[in-house]
Formats: sequence, C-alpha cells, structure tokens
Amino acid sequence: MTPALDLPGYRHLYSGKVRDLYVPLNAAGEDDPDRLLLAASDRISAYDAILDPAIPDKGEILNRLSLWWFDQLADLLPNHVLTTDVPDAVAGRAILVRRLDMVPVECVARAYLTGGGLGEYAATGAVSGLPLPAGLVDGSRLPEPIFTPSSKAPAGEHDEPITYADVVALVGPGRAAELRELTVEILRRGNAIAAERGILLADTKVEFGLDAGGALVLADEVLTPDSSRFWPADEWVPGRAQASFDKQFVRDWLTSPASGWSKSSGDAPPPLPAEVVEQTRARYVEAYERLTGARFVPLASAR
Ligand SMILES: C[C@H](c1ccccc1)n1cc(-c2ncnc(N)c2C#N)cn1
Repeated sequence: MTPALDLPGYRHLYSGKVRDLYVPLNAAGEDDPDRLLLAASDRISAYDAILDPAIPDKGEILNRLSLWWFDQLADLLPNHVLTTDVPDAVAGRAILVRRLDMVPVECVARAYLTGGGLGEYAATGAVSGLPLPAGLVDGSRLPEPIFTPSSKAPAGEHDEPITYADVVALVGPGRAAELRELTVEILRRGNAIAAERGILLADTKVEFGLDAGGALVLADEVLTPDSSRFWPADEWVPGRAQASFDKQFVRDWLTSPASGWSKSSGDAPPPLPAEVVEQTRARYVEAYERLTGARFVPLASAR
C-alpha cells in the first residue's frame, strides 16, 4: 500500500484501506486538540485487498460527493466539516473536520438484503436480531430500511454485527434510538435522491460523534461508494448477486481468466489493466455527476 503522504504541519495518525487521518500541528509542533484532517486517497479496495494501481481522482470524486451529501442532510443534523481549505498536496480530496468524541458503533442501515446481512438472514431469519419476512433473496428490497449496527473492530479485523440491545448497552436507550432513527433516515433520504438518478443504495455505514456540548454530529464520509453499496437501478434483479455500480469492471476482470487470479488462492490480486482503471474512474465520475447534477472537473485542472 502506498504510504500516507507526509504533510508538513500535520501528523499522520492513522490509515484505513482508502483514507488517511492527520492532526494539524500548532506552532510548537503539538497536536491541535479540536481539528483533524480526513484525506480520501485514490486507493481502491476489493476482495479485502487494496488493489494496484490507484484510480486517478477517486479520492477527489468521493470527497466531493460526501460533501454534497453533507449539504443535502444539513437540515437533519449538524456535521463535522469545517473547511476544504487544506494543503495543496491533498487539495480537493481532504477536509478539515471538528474533532469529536466518536460513538463506538458502526451505524449501518440496509434498504436491500445482501452480503453479511443476507448470510445472517439465511441462518436465522433475522439481521442484527431483527426478524425479517420469509422468502427474501439476495437483493430483495426490505419493507423499510433497517438499522443493523456493528461493533468497531480493531484495525484489520472485520466489524461484528451487534444487536440493538448491544447498542443500548453501549450508549444508553435515548442515544441508541437517536442513532437508529438518524441512520435509517440518512439511507432513506439517500435512496429518495439516488433512485431518481438510476442508482440504488443497498446499504450504508455512517459514523457519528459527540461535540463538546454532547450533541450528535454526523462524521466520517457519507453515502459514498466506499461507505455504501451502489447498484445500477436498471440492472437490479432480486435473486442473484447485483452488479456494483462502481466496482463491477474490477470484479469482472479479476474473476476472469484474463487476470490469471483466483479469489480462493489467497494471493494478492494482480495489477489492474489501464482500461479497467479508466472504466472504473469513469463510473465514479458518472455516480458523482448523476447524483449531484454537476460536472466533475478535477481541481488540479481547474486551477
Ligand atoms: C474511521 C475514521 C477514519 C477516517 C479516515 C481514516 C481512518 C479512519 N475516523 C474518524 C475519526 C474522527 N475522530 C474524531 N473526530 C472526527 N470528526 C472523526 C471523523 N470523521 C476517527 N477515525
């Protein structure tokens, strides 16, 4: 994995698969207690691996999409965004945010049944302890979006599904109800907009934090293809694996004989051909332009 950039005036705190977290330093070289810098990289992850090469402009496209969603949701709850005035090295793909006391729950909502939720349903008839109607299949639209929280696993490990009762035990009944209501409403609103533009948001993960006054604030990224499953609406057919809006070219090539790779091999996926990289970049641009109604012009080229 390409190491996170060295940003003068910032200390690198942590890197996830596709994003990097920094803290601004004051004149004395000490950590700013109130702000963080969240940088979205061009890295792409699939099959639990970070693929090579990176997808040009992916970080900027998804950062700008997340900022657009924060605006669409601003009447629902406050968010952590302070400014997009960031160092040139990460311009367009990073934001300075308010440092929050992060809620220790991965807040997931599902509007369609797939992935880990489908596995839980097949085994128990329920997801996160929530019984669902019989007869649902891969890609079934749920009667209403459901809250299916997970634990915050240590770096490199998978989040584990937890029940609503577990959330209550972690944050108390009032806060748990607030998290459930807001997470479901964010996905509901996301789908109300996305469905009109030919994209289905099957599920999403959002993160919340508390500000100094104890108010709940929407943090992290919101409703991006990295935090949510994006499906092309015109290809939705319940009963089979759905096409991914953004990662299908990657999946098709990696699982084709052309790649010479097998998911079950345990080997790292081979580098993506230039054509797959460009097709994938184009899908991120298309998702951004369909949802926001704006053209994507890379900041670098706009300068
Ligand atoms: C999971 C996520 C992350 C992002 C980027 C790279 C790796 C992890 N993260 C977000 C915070 C965080 N902490 C305090 N205040 C905040 N406003 C935020 C946010 N967002 C800590 N981790």
